[in-house]
Amino acid sequence: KPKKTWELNNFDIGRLLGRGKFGNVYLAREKESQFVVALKVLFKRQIGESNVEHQVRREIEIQSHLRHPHILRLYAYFHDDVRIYLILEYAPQGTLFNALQAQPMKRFDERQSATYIQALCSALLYLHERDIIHRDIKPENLLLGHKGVLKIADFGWSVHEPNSMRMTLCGTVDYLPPEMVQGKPHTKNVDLWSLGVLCFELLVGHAPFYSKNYDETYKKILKVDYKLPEHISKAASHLISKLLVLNPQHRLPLDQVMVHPWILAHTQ
Ligand SMILES: Cc1cc(Nc2nc(/C=C/c3ccccc3)nc3cc(N4CCN(C)CC4)ccc23)n[nH]1
Repeated sequence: KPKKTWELNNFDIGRLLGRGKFGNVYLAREKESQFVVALKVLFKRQIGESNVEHQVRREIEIQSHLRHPHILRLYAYFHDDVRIYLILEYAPQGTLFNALQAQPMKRFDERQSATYIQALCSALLYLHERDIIHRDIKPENLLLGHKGVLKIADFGWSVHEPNSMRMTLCGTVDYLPPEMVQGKPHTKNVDLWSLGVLCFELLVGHAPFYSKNYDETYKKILKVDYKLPEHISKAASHLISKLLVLNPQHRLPLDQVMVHPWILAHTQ
């Protein structure tokens, strides 16, 4: 059957959820069905000025065909003269970035961290099977759905959390792998590095190469210079050490991350 075309007045618009680089994300409800969604509004002018039309088109094309429990759904999109509207799955528990900040010790325990890493790993396997890489996995781009289920929510353009202190002009550099810091072409193994950075940050509460400025951070990334606090288990530090590896080819492949003793020990 022909795809229904949508328009803005099919929706009641709710509160602002967050501010994006190319526009904002609002809570919204489809009037007939009362179905709650997130409506991402992108301004054509800004997209044109930043010369990313092709990227936006490609990301929408990819995202609309993905079906995975840990990847946020893009249900449909429409546009008017001025804006492009993305009708996205609504994740009711907010960003992993905010959930991390809300933790008493600003970090998660090993069970919760392993649960998030396992979910992310299965989403990345699904994406890599489809030759989709560099999903820019960092806490700001991960959402928590119903029952706190993790969802990769980014479409490749950076978003400015209302309160994330570590924004640079293109997003935090904490998650960049050495090959990208050196401007080399990146393969899907960049996601293995970012998975290691995220695993560290969930368990410790800050990124492994975090420094007062980019140059310091770049230096630490290129030297893989990080220290694990005492409270981290041996199994967790083993997994992190197998992902934060300079040579992209030597990073632990996703199917082996899935069955790593730390993951198996902390997920049912
Ligand atoms: C696309 C999408 C978002 C989304 N849900 C939410 N997004 C954002 C923040 C979103 C955002 C967007 C652009 C830039 C920065 C942040 N914040 C949210 C905050 C939420 N709450 C309710 C739960 N509280 C614990 C924390 C605040 C709930 C859903 C949120 N579902 N689908």
